[in-house]
Amino acid sequence: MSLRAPPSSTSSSCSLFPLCPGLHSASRARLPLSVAFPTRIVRCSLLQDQVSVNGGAGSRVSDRNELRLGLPSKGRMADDTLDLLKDCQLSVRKVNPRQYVADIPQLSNLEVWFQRPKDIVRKLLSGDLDLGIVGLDIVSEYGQGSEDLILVHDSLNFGDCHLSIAIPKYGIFENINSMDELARMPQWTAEKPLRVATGFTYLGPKFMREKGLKHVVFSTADGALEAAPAMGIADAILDLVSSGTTLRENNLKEIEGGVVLESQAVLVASKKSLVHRKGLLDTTHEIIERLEAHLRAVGQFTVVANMRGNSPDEVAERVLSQPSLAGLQGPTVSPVFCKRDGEVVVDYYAIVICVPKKELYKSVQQLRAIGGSGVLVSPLTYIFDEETPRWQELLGKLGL
Ligand SMILES: Nc1ncnc2c1ncn2[C@@H]1O[C@H](COP(=O)(O)OP(=O)(O)OP(=O)(O)O)[C@@H](O)[C@H]1O
Ligand SMILES: O=P(O)(O)OC[C@H]1O[C@H](OP(=O)(O)OP(=O)(O)O)[C@H](O)[C@@H]1O
Ligand SMILES: [Mg+2]
Repeated sequence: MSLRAPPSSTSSSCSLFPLCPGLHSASRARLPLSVAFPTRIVRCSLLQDQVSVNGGAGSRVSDRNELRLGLPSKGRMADDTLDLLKDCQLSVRKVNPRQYVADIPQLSNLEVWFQRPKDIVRKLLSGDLDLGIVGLDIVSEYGQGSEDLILVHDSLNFGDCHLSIAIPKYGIFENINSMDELARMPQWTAEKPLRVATGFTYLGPKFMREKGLKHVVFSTADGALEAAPAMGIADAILDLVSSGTTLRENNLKEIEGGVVLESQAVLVASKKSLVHRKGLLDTTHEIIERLEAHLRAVGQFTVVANMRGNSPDEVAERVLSQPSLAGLQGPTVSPVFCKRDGEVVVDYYAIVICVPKKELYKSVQQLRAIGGSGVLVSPLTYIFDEETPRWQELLGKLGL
Protein backbone atom coordinates (compact mmCIF):
# COMPACT_ATOMS: atom_id res chain seq x y z
CA MET A 1 0.00 0.00 0.00
CA SER A 2 1.25 3.45 -0.77
CA LEU A 3 0.81 6.52 1.34
CA ARG A 4 1.94 8.74 -1.48
CA ALA A 5 -0.01 11.93 -1.99
CA PRO A 6 -0.92 13.29 -5.37
CA PRO A 7 1.62 15.84 -6.59
CA SER A 8 -0.72 18.76 -6.01
CA SER A 9 -0.99 18.10 -2.28
CA THR A 10 2.69 18.74 -1.74
CA SER A 11 2.16 22.26 -2.99
CA SER A 12 -0.86 22.70 -0.71
CA SER A 13 -1.02 25.94 1.22
CA CYS A 14 -1.19 23.97 4.44
CA SER A 15 1.81 24.64 6.60
CA LEU A 16 0.81 23.95 10.15
CA PHE A 17 1.03 20.41 11.36
CA PRO A 18 -1.00 18.67 12.59
CA LEU A 19 -3.84 21.21 12.76
CA CYS A 20 -3.90 21.24 9.03
CA PRO A 21 -7.11 21.22 7.09
CA GLY A 22 -5.27 22.34 3.97
CA LEU A 23 -5.60 19.37 1.64
CA HIS A 24 -7.89 20.34 -1.22
CA SER A 25 -10.88 18.11 -1.72
CA ALA A 26 -9.85 17.54 -5.36
CA SER A 27 -6.50 16.23 -4.18
CA ARG A 28 -8.20 14.20 -1.54
CA ALA A 29 -10.39 12.53 -4.09
CA ARG A 30 -7.32 11.21 -5.86
CA LEU A 31 -5.71 9.88 -2.70
CA PRO A 32 -5.68 6.11 -2.58
CA LEU A 33 -7.98 4.58 0.05
CA SER A 34 -9.59 7.94 0.77
CA VAL A 35 -7.17 8.55 3.56
CA ALA A 36 -6.09 12.14 3.58
CA PHE A 37 -2.76 13.33 4.90
CA PRO A 38 -1.69 16.81 5.83
CA THR A 39 1.19 17.96 3.69
CA ARG A 40 3.93 17.49 6.25
CA ILE A 41 2.93 13.93 6.94
CA VAL A 42 2.86 13.06 3.29
CA ARG A 43 6.46 14.11 2.93
CA CYS A 44 7.38 12.11 5.98
CA SER A 45 5.60 9.03 4.63
CA LEU A 46 7.29 9.40 1.26
CA LEU A 47 10.66 9.36 2.93
CA GLN A 48 9.70 6.29 4.92
CA ASP A 49 8.49 4.54 1.78
CA GLN A 50 11.67 5.37 -0.04
CA VAL A 51 13.78 3.92 2.73
CA SER A 52 12.01 0.59 2.82
CA VAL A 53 11.24 0.35 -0.89
CA ASN A 54 14.84 1.01 -1.80
CA GLY A 55 15.92 -1.44 0.83
CA GLY A 56 13.50 -4.13 -0.29
CA ALA A 57 13.79 -3.80 -4.03
CA GLY A 58 17.52 -3.29 -4.13
CA SER A 59 18.30 -5.94 -1.56
CA ARG A 60 21.19 -8.14 -2.45
CA VAL A 61 23.28 -10.81 -0.82
CA SER A 62 26.52 -8.91 -0.36
CA ASP A 63 29.98 -10.43 -0.53
CA ARG A 64 30.60 -10.57 3.20
CA ASN A 65 31.32 -13.97 4.71
CA GLU A 66 30.14 -13.29 8.24
CA LEU A 67 26.54 -13.88 9.26
CA ARG A 68 24.82 -10.96 10.99
CA LEU A 69 22.22 -10.91 13.74
CA GLY A 70 20.60 -7.58 14.67
CA LEU A 71 19.55 -7.03 18.30
CA PRO A 72 17.78 -4.00 19.85
CA SER A 73 20.40 -1.51 20.99
CA LYS A 74 18.17 0.19 23.56
CA GLY A 75 14.69 0.40 24.94
CA ARG A 76 12.50 -2.16 26.66
CA MET A 77 13.39 -5.03 24.32
CA ALA A 78 17.18 -4.80 24.72
CA ASP A 79 17.72 -6.47 28.10
CA ASP A 80 15.04 -9.13 27.62
CA THR A 81 16.63 -10.11 24.30
CA LEU A 82 20.06 -10.59 25.89
CA ASP A 83 18.49 -12.49 28.80
CA LEU A 84 16.69 -14.86 26.43
CA LEU A 85 19.87 -15.59 24.49
CA LYS A 86 21.75 -16.15 27.74
CA ASP A 87 19.09 -18.61 28.87
CA CYS A 88 19.69 -20.50 25.62
CA GLN A 89 23.44 -20.63 26.39
CA LEU A 90 24.01 -18.07 23.66
CA SER A 91 25.41 -15.23 25.76
CA VAL A 92 26.35 -12.15 23.80
CA ARG A 93 29.91 -10.99 24.42
CA LYS A 94 30.08 -7.22 24.28
CA VAL A 95 33.48 -5.66 24.72
CA ASN A 96 32.13 -2.31 25.88
CA PRO A 97 28.62 -0.92 26.25
CA ARG A 98 28.99 1.80 23.59
CA GLN A 99 30.25 -0.60 20.95
CA TYR A 100 27.61 -1.71 18.47
CA VAL A 101 29.22 -4.97 17.41
CA ALA A 102 29.56 -8.11 19.54
CA ASP A 103 29.69 -11.86 19.16
CA ILE A 104 28.26 -15.06 20.58
CA PRO A 105 31.15 -17.44 21.29
CA GLN A 106 28.97 -20.52 20.69
CA LEU A 107 28.06 -19.41 17.18
CA SER A 108 31.18 -18.99 15.11
CA ASN A 109 31.10 -16.67 12.12
CA LEU A 110 28.15 -14.73 13.51
CA GLU A 111 28.37 -11.01 14.19
CA VAL A 112 25.87 -9.35 16.51
CA TRP A 113 24.98 -5.76 15.60
CA PHE A 114 23.05 -3.57 18.04
CA GLN A 115 20.54 -1.38 16.23
CA ARG A 116 17.26 0.45 16.82
CA PRO A 117 14.43 -2.08 16.20
CA LYS A 118 13.12 -0.29 13.08
CA ASP A 119 16.64 -0.18 11.65
CA ILE A 120 16.95 -3.92 12.18
CA VAL A 121 13.98 -4.45 9.88
CA ARG A 122 15.26 -1.95 7.34
CA LYS A 123 18.68 -3.60 7.31
CA LEU A 124 17.17 -7.04 6.87
CA LEU A 125 15.40 -5.68 3.81
CA SER A 126 18.54 -4.06 2.46
CA GLY A 127 20.61 -7.21 2.96
CA ASP A 128 22.85 -5.69 5.65
CA LEU A 129 21.55 -8.04 8.34
CA ASP A 130 20.49 -11.67 8.03
CA LEU A 131 18.60 -12.30 11.28
CA GLY A 132 17.02 -10.04 13.87
CA ILE A 133 15.07 -10.06 17.11
CA VAL A 134 12.40 -7.33 17.33
CA GLY A 135 8.70 -6.90 18.11
CA LEU A 136 6.19 -8.19 15.57
CA ASP A 137 4.74 -4.65 15.49
CA ILE A 138 8.01 -3.32 14.11
CA VAL A 139 8.32 -6.13 11.56
CA SER A 140 4.77 -5.43 10.37
CA GLU A 141 5.15 -1.66 10.27
CA TYR A 142 8.56 -1.40 8.65
CA GLY A 143 8.49 -4.67 6.71
CA GLN A 144 5.24 -3.54 5.02
CA GLY A 145 4.36 -7.09 4.02
CA SER A 146 7.68 -7.74 2.25
CA GLU A 147 7.98 -11.34 1.13
CA ASP A 148 11.68 -11.23 1.91
CA LEU A 149 11.01 -11.25 5.65
CA ILE A 150 10.41 -14.63 7.23
CA LEU A 151 9.28 -15.18 10.80
CA VAL A 152 11.59 -17.90 12.04
CA HIS A 153 10.16 -17.89 15.58
CA ASP A 154 6.92 -16.00 16.14
CA SER A 155 6.63 -16.15 19.94
CA LEU A 156 9.75 -15.51 21.97
CA ASN A 157 7.67 -14.93 25.08
CA PHE A 158 8.55 -11.33 25.88
CA GLY A 159 7.64 -7.84 24.68
CA ASP A 160 3.94 -8.69 24.76
CA CYS A 161 1.69 -5.82 23.77
CA HIS A 162 -0.97 -4.96 21.24
CA LEU A 163 -1.43 -2.17 18.76
CA SER A 164 -4.80 -0.64 19.35
CA ILE A 165 -7.08 2.28 18.55
CA ALA A 166 -8.03 4.33 21.61
CA ILE A 167 -10.51 7.18 21.96
CA PRO A 168 -11.47 9.51 24.81
CA LYS A 169 -13.92 8.25 27.40
CA TYR A 170 -15.64 11.62 27.43
CA GLY A 171 -17.46 14.06 25.15
CA ILE A 172 -18.75 12.84 21.80
CA PHE A 173 -17.07 9.45 22.40
CA GLU A 174 -18.78 8.72 25.69
CA ASN A 175 -21.13 6.13 24.17
CA ILE A 176 -18.83 4.88 21.44
CA ASN A 177 -17.51 1.41 22.25
CA SER A 178 -16.67 -0.25 18.95
CA MET A 179 -15.01 0.43 15.61
CA ASP A 180 -18.41 0.12 13.92
CA GLU A 181 -19.85 2.80 16.15
CA LEU A 182 -16.80 4.98 15.56
CA ALA A 183 -17.13 4.54 11.79
CA ARG A 184 -20.83 5.41 11.89
CA MET A 185 -20.38 8.71 13.77
CA PRO A 186 -21.83 11.51 11.65
CA GLN A 187 -19.02 13.85 12.70
CA TRP A 188 -16.48 12.45 10.19
CA THR A 189 -16.73 14.04 6.80
CA ALA A 190 -14.36 14.87 3.96
CA GLU A 191 -14.02 18.36 5.40
CA LYS A 192 -13.64 17.19 8.98
CA PRO A 193 -12.07 13.75 9.04
CA LEU A 194 -11.33 11.65 12.12
CA ARG A 195 -7.85 12.69 13.24
CA VAL A 196 -5.66 9.83 14.45
CA ALA A 197 -2.24 10.32 16.04
CA THR A 198 0.12 7.38 15.57
CA GLY A 199 3.67 6.27 14.98
CA PHE A 200 2.31 3.46 12.79
CA THR A 201 1.73 5.28 9.52
CA TYR A 202 1.74 2.11 7.43
CA LEU A 203 -0.44 -0.15 9.60
CA GLY A 204 -2.81 2.65 10.64
CA PRO A 205 -4.20 3.57 7.20
CA LYS A 206 -4.25 -0.08 6.15
CA PHE A 207 -6.37 -0.97 9.19
CA MET A 208 -8.75 1.94 8.71
CA ARG A 209 -9.27 0.95 5.10
CA GLU A 210 -10.03 -2.63 6.15
CA LYS A 211 -12.50 -1.32 8.73
CA GLY A 212 -14.21 0.81 6.09
CA LEU A 213 -13.46 4.21 7.64
CA LYS A 214 -13.34 6.70 4.81
CA HIS A 215 -12.65 10.06 6.33
CA VAL A 216 -9.47 9.66 8.37
CA VAL A 217 -6.36 11.76 8.61
CA PHE A 218 -3.18 10.70 10.41
CA SER A 219 -0.61 12.73 12.26
CA THR A 220 2.53 11.36 13.77
CA ALA A 221 4.75 11.93 16.80
CA ASP A 222 7.60 10.05 18.46
CA GLY A 223 6.03 9.48 21.86
CA ALA A 224 3.45 10.49 24.47
CA LEU A 225 0.70 10.09 21.88
CA GLU A 226 -1.84 9.66 24.65
CA ALA A 227 -1.70 13.43 25.19
CA ALA A 228 -2.91 14.23 21.66
CA PRO A 229 -6.70 14.02 22.27
CA ALA A 230 -6.59 16.16 25.42
CA MET A 231 -4.40 18.68 23.59
CA GLY A 232 -6.98 18.88 20.80
CA ILE A 233 -4.49 17.60 18.24
CA ALA A 234 -6.26 14.31 17.51
CA ASP A 235 -9.60 12.60 18.08
CA ALA A 236 -8.11 9.13 18.50
CA ILE A 237 -4.72 7.48 18.83
CA LEU A 238 -3.23 4.26 17.51
CA ASP A 239 -0.48 3.08 19.83
CA LEU A 240 0.97 0.11 21.65
CA VAL A 241 -0.71 -1.00 24.86
CA SER A 242 0.51 -3.51 27.40
CA SER A 243 -0.74 -2.86 30.94
CA GLY A 244 -3.27 -0.24 29.77
CA THR A 245 -2.13 2.17 32.50
CA THR A 246 -1.12 4.98 30.14
CA LEU A 247 -4.50 4.91 28.43
CA ARG A 248 -6.34 4.89 31.74
CA GLU A 249 -4.29 7.72 33.17
CA ASN A 250 -5.09 9.81 30.12
CA ASN A 251 -8.83 9.14 30.12
CA LEU A 252 -8.73 7.05 26.97
CA LYS A 253 -10.38 3.69 26.22
CA GLU A 254 -9.93 0.85 23.77
CA ILE A 255 -12.89 -0.21 21.68
CA GLU A 256 -14.21 -3.48 20.32
CA GLY A 257 -12.62 -4.39 17.01
CA GLY A 258 -9.92 -1.78 17.50
CA VAL A 259 -6.93 -4.10 17.92
CA VAL A 260 -4.71 -3.92 14.85
CA LEU A 261 -2.12 -6.44 15.94
CA GLU A 262 -1.08 -8.66 18.84
CA SER A 263 2.66 -8.40 19.23
CA GLN A 264 5.56 -10.03 21.01
CA ALA A 265 9.25 -10.47 20.27
CA VAL A 266 10.04 -12.57 17.20
CA LEU A 267 13.08 -13.90 15.39
CA VAL A 268 12.92 -12.66 11.82
CA ALA A 269 15.19 -13.42 8.87
CA SER A 270 15.88 -12.29 5.36
CA LYS A 271 14.65 -14.97 3.00
CA LYS A 272 17.33 -14.11 0.45
CA SER A 273 20.03 -14.51 3.07
CA LEU A 274 18.63 -17.83 4.28
CA VAL A 275 18.62 -19.19 0.76
CA HIS A 276 21.93 -17.80 -0.44
CA ARG A 277 24.22 -17.08 2.48
CA LYS A 278 26.53 -19.94 3.26
CA GLY A 279 26.18 -21.34 6.76
CA LEU A 280 23.12 -19.26 7.69
CA LEU A 281 20.64 -22.13 7.56
CA ASP A 282 22.77 -24.24 9.90
CA THR A 283 23.20 -21.39 12.36
CA THR A 284 19.48 -20.62 12.20
CA HIS A 285 18.70 -24.28 12.86
CA GLU A 286 20.86 -24.22 15.97
CA ILE A 287 19.27 -21.00 17.21
CA ILE A 288 15.74 -22.37 16.66
CA GLU A 289 16.59 -25.59 18.47
CA ARG A 290 18.01 -23.74 21.45
CA LEU A 291 15.13 -21.27 21.57
CA GLU A 292 12.49 -23.97 21.36
CA ALA A 293 14.18 -26.19 23.92
CA HIS A 294 14.41 -23.30 26.37
CA LEU A 295 10.96 -21.82 25.72
CA ARG A 296 9.24 -25.19 26.03
CA ALA A 297 11.00 -25.81 29.33
CA VAL A 298 10.28 -22.39 30.78
CA GLY A 299 6.63 -23.15 31.45
CA GLN A 300 7.25 -26.53 33.08
CA PHE A 301 8.48 -28.10 36.31
CA THR A 302 9.91 -31.57 36.76
CA VAL A 303 7.96 -33.36 39.47
CA VAL A 304 9.26 -36.49 41.18
CA ALA A 305 7.15 -38.39 43.69
CA ASN A 306 7.10 -41.75 45.37
CA MET A 307 4.05 -43.94 45.17
CA ARG A 308 3.17 -47.20 46.82
CA GLY A 309 2.14 -49.88 44.33
CA ASN A 310 2.25 -53.48 43.18
CA SER A 311 3.66 -52.98 39.69
CA PRO A 312 4.81 -50.19 37.38
CA ASP A 313 1.71 -50.70 35.22
CA GLU A 314 -0.66 -50.32 38.12
CA VAL A 315 1.10 -47.13 39.29
CA ALA A 316 1.11 -45.74 35.74
CA GLU A 317 -2.59 -46.38 35.44
CA ARG A 318 -3.29 -44.50 38.65
CA VAL A 319 -1.17 -41.57 37.51
CA LEU A 320 -2.75 -41.42 34.07
CA SER A 321 -6.23 -41.41 35.60
CA GLN A 322 -5.52 -37.83 36.76
CA PRO A 323 -5.92 -35.11 34.12
CA SER A 324 -2.94 -32.97 35.21
CA LEU A 325 -0.41 -35.80 35.53
CA ALA A 326 0.00 -36.97 31.95
CA GLY A 327 3.42 -35.33 31.55
CA LEU A 328 4.90 -34.73 28.12
CA GLN A 329 4.75 -38.34 26.98
CA GLY A 330 3.24 -40.04 30.00
CA PRO A 331 4.97 -40.72 33.33
CA THR A 332 8.31 -42.42 33.82
CA VAL A 333 7.80 -45.08 36.51
CA SER A 334 10.85 -46.66 38.19
CA PRO A 335 11.06 -49.13 41.07
CA VAL A 336 12.49 -47.89 44.38
CA PHE A 337 14.51 -50.74 45.88
CA CYS A 338 14.56 -51.10 49.69
CA LYS A 339 16.05 -53.70 51.97
CA ARG A 340 13.58 -55.34 54.35
CA ASP A 341 14.50 -58.26 56.64
CA GLY A 342 17.65 -58.78 54.60
CA GLU A 343 15.74 -58.92 51.35
CA VAL A 344 15.57 -56.41 48.50
CA VAL A 345 11.93 -55.50 47.91
CA VAL A 346 9.96 -52.99 45.85
CA ASP A 347 7.15 -51.33 47.78
CA TYR A 348 7.38 -47.94 46.10
CA TYR A 349 7.75 -46.58 42.64
CA ALA A 350 9.23 -43.21 41.73
CA ILE A 351 7.32 -41.34 39.10
CA VAL A 352 8.77 -38.48 37.06
CA ILE A 353 6.55 -36.13 35.09
CA CYS A 354 6.70 -32.64 33.58
CA VAL A 355 3.97 -30.36 34.85
CA PRO A 356 2.96 -26.94 33.50
CA LYS A 357 3.93 -24.33 36.08
CA LYS A 358 0.40 -22.97 36.12
CA GLU A 359 -0.92 -26.39 37.13
CA LEU A 360 1.65 -27.21 39.79
CA TYR A 361 -0.58 -27.02 42.83
CA LYS A 362 -3.41 -28.87 41.13
CA SER A 363 -0.92 -31.59 40.12
CA VAL A 364 0.41 -31.95 43.65
CA GLN A 365 -3.14 -32.33 44.95
CA GLN A 366 -3.87 -35.00 42.34
CA LEU A 367 -0.63 -36.82 43.20
CA ARG A 368 -1.54 -36.88 46.86
CA ALA A 369 -5.04 -38.09 46.04
CA ILE A 370 -3.59 -41.21 44.37
CA GLY A 371 -1.10 -41.92 47.15
CA GLY A 372 1.91 -39.85 46.10
CA SER A 373 4.36 -38.76 48.78
CA GLY A 374 7.71 -37.00 49.03
CA VAL A 375 6.94 -34.75 46.06
CA LEU A 376 10.09 -33.03 44.70
CA VAL A 377 9.72 -30.12 42.30
CA SER A 378 12.58 -28.67 40.27
CA PRO A 379 12.87 -26.27 37.35
CA LEU A 380 13.37 -27.59 33.87
CA THR A 381 16.11 -26.05 31.75
CA TYR A 382 15.58 -27.49 28.26
CA ILE A 383 13.21 -29.80 26.47
CA PHE A 384 14.79 -30.97 23.23
CA ASP A 385 12.25 -32.72 21.04
CA GLU A 386 13.15 -35.22 18.39
CA GLU A 387 11.91 -32.78 15.79
CA THR A 388 11.71 -29.00 15.94
CA PRO A 389 8.38 -28.07 14.31
CA ARG A 390 9.50 -24.54 13.52
CA TRP A 391 12.51 -25.85 11.59
CA GLN A 392 10.25 -27.90 9.34
CA GLU A 393 7.98 -24.88 8.92
CA LEU A 394 10.95 -22.75 7.93
CA LEU A 395 12.13 -25.26 5.34
CA GLY A 396 8.58 -25.31 3.99
CA LYS A 397 8.49 -21.52 3.70
CA LEU A 398 11.80 -21.59 1.85
CA GLY A 399 10.57 -24.33 -0.45
CA LEU A 400 13.39 -26.66 0.65
N1 LIG B 1 3.87 -1.01 26.50
C1 LIG B 1 4.65 -1.06 25.44
N2 LIG B 1 4.85 0.06 24.75
C2 LIG B 1 5.67 0.08 23.71
N3 LIG B 1 6.32 -1.00 23.25
C3 LIG B 1 6.14 -2.14 23.89
C4 LIG B 1 5.31 -2.22 25.01
N4 LIG B 1 5.34 -3.47 25.46
C5 LIG B 1 6.14 -4.13 24.63
N5 LIG B 1 6.64 -3.34 23.68
C6 LIG B 1 7.56 -3.74 22.60
O1 LIG B 1 8.74 -2.98 22.75
C7 LIG B 1 9.03 -2.28 21.57
C8 LIG B 1 9.36 -0.86 21.92
O2 LIG B 1 10.57 -0.88 22.53
P1 LIG B 1 11.28 0.49 22.85
O3 LIG B 1 10.75 1.02 24.14
O4 LIG B 1 12.70 0.22 22.68
O5 LIG B 1 10.83 1.38 21.66
P2 LIG B 1 10.39 2.83 21.75
O6 LIG B 1 9.70 3.13 23.05
O7 LIG B 1 9.61 3.03 20.51
O8 LIG B 1 11.73 3.55 21.73
P3 LIG B 1 11.78 5.02 21.45
O9 LIG B 1 10.46 5.56 21.94
O10 LIG B 1 12.95 5.49 22.23
O11 LIG B 1 11.96 5.07 19.95
C9 LIG B 1 7.81 -2.27 20.73
O12 LIG B 1 8.14 -2.29 19.36
C10 LIG B 1 7.06 -3.49 21.19
O13 LIG B 1 7.40 -4.58 20.37
O1 LIG C 1 -0.13 0.01 28.40
P1 LIG C 1 1.08 0.58 29.08
O2 LIG C 1 1.77 -0.44 29.93
O3 LIG C 1 0.78 1.83 29.85
O4 LIG C 1 2.16 0.94 27.95
C1 LIG C 1 1.83 1.73 26.85
C2 LIG C 1 2.73 2.90 26.70
O5 LIG C 1 4.10 2.48 26.62
C3 LIG C 1 4.68 2.97 25.42
O6 LIG C 1 5.28 4.17 25.61
P2 LIG C 1 6.79 4.25 26.16
O7 LIG C 1 6.81 3.95 27.61
O8 LIG C 1 7.67 3.41 25.31
O9 LIG C 1 7.10 5.77 25.99
P3 LIG C 1 7.24 6.57 24.63
O10 LIG C 1 5.85 6.99 24.27
O11 LIG C 1 8.11 7.71 24.99
O12 LIG C 1 7.86 5.67 23.61
C4 LIG C 1 3.49 3.13 24.49
O13 LIG C 1 3.79 4.04 23.45
C5 LIG C 1 2.42 3.62 25.41
O14 LIG C 1 2.49 4.99 25.60
MG1 LIG D 1 8.25 3.59 23.53
